[in-house]
Amino acid sequence: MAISTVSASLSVHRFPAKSSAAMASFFFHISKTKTPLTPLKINRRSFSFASVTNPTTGTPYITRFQVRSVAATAEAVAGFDEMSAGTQRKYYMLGGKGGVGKTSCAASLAVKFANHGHPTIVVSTDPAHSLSDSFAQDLTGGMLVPVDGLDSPLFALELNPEKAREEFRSASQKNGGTGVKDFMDSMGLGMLVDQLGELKLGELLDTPPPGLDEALAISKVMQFVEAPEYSMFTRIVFDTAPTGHTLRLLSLPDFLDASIGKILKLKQKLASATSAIKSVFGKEEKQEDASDKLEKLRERMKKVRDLFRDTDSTEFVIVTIPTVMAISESSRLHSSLKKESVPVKRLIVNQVLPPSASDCKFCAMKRKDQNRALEMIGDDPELSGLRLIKAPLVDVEIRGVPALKFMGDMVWK
Ligand SMILES: Nc1ncnc2c1ncn2[C@@H]1O[C@H](COP(=O)(O)OP(=O)(O)OP(=O)(O)O)[C@@H](O)[C@H]1O
Repeated sequence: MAISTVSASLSVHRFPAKSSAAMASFFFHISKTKTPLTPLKINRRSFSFASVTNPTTGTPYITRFQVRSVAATAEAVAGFDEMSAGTQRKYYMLGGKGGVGKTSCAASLAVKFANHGHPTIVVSTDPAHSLSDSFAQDLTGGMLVPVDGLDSPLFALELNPEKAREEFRSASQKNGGTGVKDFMDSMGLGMLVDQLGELKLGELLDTPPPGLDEALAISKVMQFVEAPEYSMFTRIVFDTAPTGHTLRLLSLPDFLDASIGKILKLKQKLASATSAIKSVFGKEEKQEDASDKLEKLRERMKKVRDLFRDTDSTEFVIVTIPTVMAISESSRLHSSLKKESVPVKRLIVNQVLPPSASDCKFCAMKRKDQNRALEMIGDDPELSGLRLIKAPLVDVEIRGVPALKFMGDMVWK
């Protein structure tokens, strides 16, 4: 897709106050500008936001996106209206145990944002991707794909974590991995080799720590959404990897930051050691390029860490199911997220049995179990303070935009 002549402008329309809440509507216009923007490749199809048609169905997108903003009291802050209010960009990360419904919740939230006028991107950084299945559309190309069947722009992306890891490997190996080690060995700089040992870099490269893939994937997303061409996207929803990965991801940026910092320091020492060394660095330009790459990687990691902790723009939503095991894990997850200063406000308990007048024996047992797990939430110091969202177990597979819209209307109120 090429976005070559488009920019976004914003105008605000105030509505009379309704009861206690002041209502405002923001109309988001996509208008032509004389300033050309870099063409973007989005799923190899040509797309202009000025013409605003869905490239797959040929149906026009609405060109005025309405975003409802509610000036709410503190207790009302946690509903969907609050999530949808304003045109400042917000990031939502949905995480929890494997198979609890993270992808369905993330995809349904993205659909709801888009239907409320937010140009939205939904990204999967879960190595076990199911976003394509959820949207019933192939999203595996590593590029943004317009989601079919919506009147507002919603783009989806499944990132290939393997690819991101390979990029890291090649950048690191050039900069501080075997390349530097061999070089230092050959120069007899034993004391620096000792220092290298401390970095455990070989270990890092051979068996990348869990969370690295996802941190790299998220940093990749950050890289492109920060480009001016993407400034129109006001909501970015992440379908994250299961709990363990997320937690490791949070401590990873600090670890990488320290390791990469040490590598770069070592390189500086080496570069200035002797003129002989400098002459060996004959390919100085190439070395510097590689150092730049590693330095950029470090900056990207810092951005991921900062993004996760930014209370103004980011919220981590915990998704769970009503079983004792899942609730216990969610409690531990929230405790860890708190320690890492990651903002959490909501807990989705998915797949709750809907009310029924005539339970079979199996359903009655199941309901009893679920009620016990749900009661745990109220007594849990980690979870009781969160806004509890119960999402019913439905009898159809949640697949495709109409099903996701249906789910979104049940979950995100
Ligand atoms: N409320 C629900 N009612 C019925 N089925 C549901 C519900 N929520 C999710 N599902 C189904 O459960 C399955 C797993 O959901 P989903 O892929 O969203 O979970 P996940 O947590 O992202 O899994 P993974 O960790 O494997 O990526 C899917 O088949 C989905 O359609």
